[in-house]
Amino acid sequence: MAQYTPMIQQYLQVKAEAQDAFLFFRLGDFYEMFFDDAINAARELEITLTARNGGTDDKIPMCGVPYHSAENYIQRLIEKGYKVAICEQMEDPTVTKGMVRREIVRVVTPGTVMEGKTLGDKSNNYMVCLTGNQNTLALAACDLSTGELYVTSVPYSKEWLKDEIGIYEPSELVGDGALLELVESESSPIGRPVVYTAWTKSKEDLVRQQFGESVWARLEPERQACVARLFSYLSETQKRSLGQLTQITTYEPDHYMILDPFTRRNLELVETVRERSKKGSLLWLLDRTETSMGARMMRRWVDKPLLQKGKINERLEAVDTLYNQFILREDLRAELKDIYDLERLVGRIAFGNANGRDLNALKSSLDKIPSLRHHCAASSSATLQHIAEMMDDCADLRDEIGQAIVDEPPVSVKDGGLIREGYHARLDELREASVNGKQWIAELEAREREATGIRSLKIGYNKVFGYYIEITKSNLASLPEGRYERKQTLANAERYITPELKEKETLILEAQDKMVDIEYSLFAELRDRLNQEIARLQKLAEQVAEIDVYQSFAVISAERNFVRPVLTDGYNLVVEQGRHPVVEAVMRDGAFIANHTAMTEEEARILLITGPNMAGKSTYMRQVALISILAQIGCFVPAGQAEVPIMDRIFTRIGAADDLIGGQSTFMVEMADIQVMTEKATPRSLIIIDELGRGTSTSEGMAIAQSVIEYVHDVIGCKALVSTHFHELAHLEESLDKLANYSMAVQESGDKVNFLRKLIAGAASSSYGIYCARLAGLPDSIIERANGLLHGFEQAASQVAVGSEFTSENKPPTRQQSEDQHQSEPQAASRLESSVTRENPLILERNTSEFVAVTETATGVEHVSSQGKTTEFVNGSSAKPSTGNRSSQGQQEVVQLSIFDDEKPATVQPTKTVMVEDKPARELIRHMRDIDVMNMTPLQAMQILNELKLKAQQLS
Ligand SMILES: Nc1ncnc2c1ncn2[C@@H]1O[C@H](COP(=O)(O)OP(=O)(O)OP(=O)(O)O)[C@@H](O)[C@H]1O
Repeated sequence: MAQYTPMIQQYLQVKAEAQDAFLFFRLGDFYEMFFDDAINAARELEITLTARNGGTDDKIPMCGVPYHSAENYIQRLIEKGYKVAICEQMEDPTVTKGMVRREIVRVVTPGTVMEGKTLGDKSNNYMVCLTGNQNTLALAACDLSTGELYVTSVPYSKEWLKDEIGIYEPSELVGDGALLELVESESSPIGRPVVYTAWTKSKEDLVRQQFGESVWARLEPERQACVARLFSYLSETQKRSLGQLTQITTYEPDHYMILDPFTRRNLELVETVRERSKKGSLLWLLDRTETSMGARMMRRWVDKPLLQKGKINERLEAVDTLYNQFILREDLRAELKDIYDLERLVGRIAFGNANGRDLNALKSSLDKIPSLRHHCAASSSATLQHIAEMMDDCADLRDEIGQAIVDEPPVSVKDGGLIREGYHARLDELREASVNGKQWIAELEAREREATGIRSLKIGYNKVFGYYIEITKSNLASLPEGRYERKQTLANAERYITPELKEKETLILEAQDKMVDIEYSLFAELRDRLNQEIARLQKLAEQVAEIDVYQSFAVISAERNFVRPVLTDGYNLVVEQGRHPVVEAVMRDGAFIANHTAMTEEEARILLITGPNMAGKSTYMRQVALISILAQIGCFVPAGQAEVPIMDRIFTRIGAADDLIGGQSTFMVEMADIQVMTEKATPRSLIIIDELGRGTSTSEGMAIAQSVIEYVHDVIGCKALVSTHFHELAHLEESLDKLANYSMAVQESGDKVNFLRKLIAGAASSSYGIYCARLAGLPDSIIERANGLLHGFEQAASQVAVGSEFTSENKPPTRQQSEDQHQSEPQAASRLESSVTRENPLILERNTSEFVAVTETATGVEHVSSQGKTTEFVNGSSAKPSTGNRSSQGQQEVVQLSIFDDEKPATVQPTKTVMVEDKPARELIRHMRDIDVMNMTPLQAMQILNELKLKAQQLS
């Protein structure tokens, strides 16, 4: 090192303290970078790389940025996932002999930025600290910009770690190297860069000092260790007090619904799967908050749905009141609209970079609090009243700011002009002196013009010469010799001074200097004083945020016709007219088809949904999950009526292309997720599996799908929605008594398929894959060939079936069939009988070429014709069964076949409607007329209708 110049030596010493950061080394008006830092920064920031002599033979690479625009460069490096250490001159170079002392004053890291656009207005910027061992894990998450600090711990679980990190989406992780490696290896390469720093040092004392001994003592040892580790990192990088961290919020993970990162992504809770944008997510739909802290709180709520019914109901109660009281809602919104980001303002106060404008923003926000509180207190909501009672409106702080700071202060706090008149006696005196001085100068100007007769004589000021009298060259002749002392000659004017003028100047400038000093110290005093009250302001910010979230829930609920869900202690989930909130919102009004859901202990808690691609299966399954989540975050739900149990966890396994980006095979990922699911799901969980087993060969896929479904049914016993392309799995309904087949109705007309988006009971019998391929625009030759192949496969399958050891349809045996083949038929029949009611009708068949989808409601039969029409038949339970009831609709003949069986112990109302357009189909009607429906069991009816289907195929 000896060979380097003293400056480079100093640089290298400082750089040794910040190996993992770009070192911005202050030299005069620039921050310079040297060596590799310079090369890398020049590349990342696209600035010119130069070189300088550093005492050695080789020149040293160097680049630099002006100090006044450094902020922007620092921000760019942070956004790219780097750290920046800022090294300042600690002494005044004009009065220092030799090298000025330089020190790192702060290391800016992605998790500790305090300003700039890296901090999204409405989102948090967390840094997370992980500590632990094979038995326990602890996690502390901190947002320095808002002053939030959370800590929790759990028995060691890799899955939990992934889930929890997924919620905070930290920009920076510190802590145990091994844990960080684990997180890094599992994290998706997409998204913003994350900085990992293995950190072993710990600062227990600091935490105890900051939060007090009693808070410290209440923390479990593993949480203490985690917070102490985080604080050590923060204090070493920030090198200042962290006054904005006023409380440690501890939480138990099992107090919230668990949503793994995959599920959160699939359900598009906070961002969409494809664009990873907030727009199009559930949060985007719900977020009608007026304040940034409200928006952040809403995100936290969406991330962590509650499990305690009481707490959820408290939230729902507030939303209910605001839902029903438009004026109150609007009043609150009007107040909230003018409240600034209190959390970030407070963060800036603590950090020491708040200016006069920030304090005024704080004051004008505080101005809104009394009436916000009043509206809440006067509302009929107990939850809002409670918030009002607990609210400290911080009027004293508001008044202090109001008395001190002028209405429109400048950005800088060091140039004066920000303290109000009457706030400080000495400042007022100085101001008066300065004003008087200036007035004296104005009078002098008038007097001298008069005395000299030079009308253009003026008194000016500049920083170098101070005040001067200026006379243009053309008037010099009129100036009496020796009247003033010459100071400066310009091209067309002379500048003069007088002893009197200089005397006044000294007075004025002294007063101004003093004023600026006094103003700054008064400002700093006020900022420090506010700093002492940060905890109060943070509490208030939280209350404001909460009110904001309630009004936002109420606004969206009212606008989109949501209803208040009823939370039950039981397990049944019953939703009438449920909708997918986001899909519905982006469609034109009324285009979304609502669907019922009944997942009950008495009937079926597993719905096996078949139906072609594009039919709406995924949308339906997601909608059920979203309704549960909405209910548990305390929002109304998109339904006509909803009774929901508390879910402890939602698993989704939805075949997604983006796993491929992660480098893992979809099938392996699916199996790994299913493994986690089998381990963690409880009867209180909801499992959603889309296209189970599709990543492997058909027979293996089907085998795995069946055994997984059986496991969920028999061992886990939770609610599940499973969609599959394997229609063959429909037979499971016969062996699993809590499983029911459903399908998404489609309507075929000619060679077209119309998606009705209606969930109907019973399995679909075709997946229309080739049809979808055609919709997607595949060449005709491929489509024709596929049709030909399909035909061949089907024929081959039916031949193999003859004489096979399986059933006549060559499907794998059900579990019960394997155990006891004889039992399956009667069981299936009784299951069918008990599950079909008037409210929950059975659609027997849906697959002839002119087929029409039918659902039955309490008031009659809804059927959808090939023309897309819906007709209602009032169809009371005593109505006579009708067979081949013909009517005429234009050129079409409509034949409706209804099979009723009111006399039987279980009411069964299968219904079949057939649209008849051509001659062969008329043959079918003739056939149908021969059926004696009066004496049929449901199973017989099903068989008959299957025969009808065959007949129809033969005829067409
Ligand atoms: N209930 C509904 N009402 C109106 N439109 C719907 C409804 N459900 C789904 N859709 C529309 O249908 C499209 C396809 O839905 P979805 O992706 O759920 O089908 P899918 O059966 O899961 O298909 P795939 O098997 O190909 O994933 C959606 O993009 C949506 O626009």
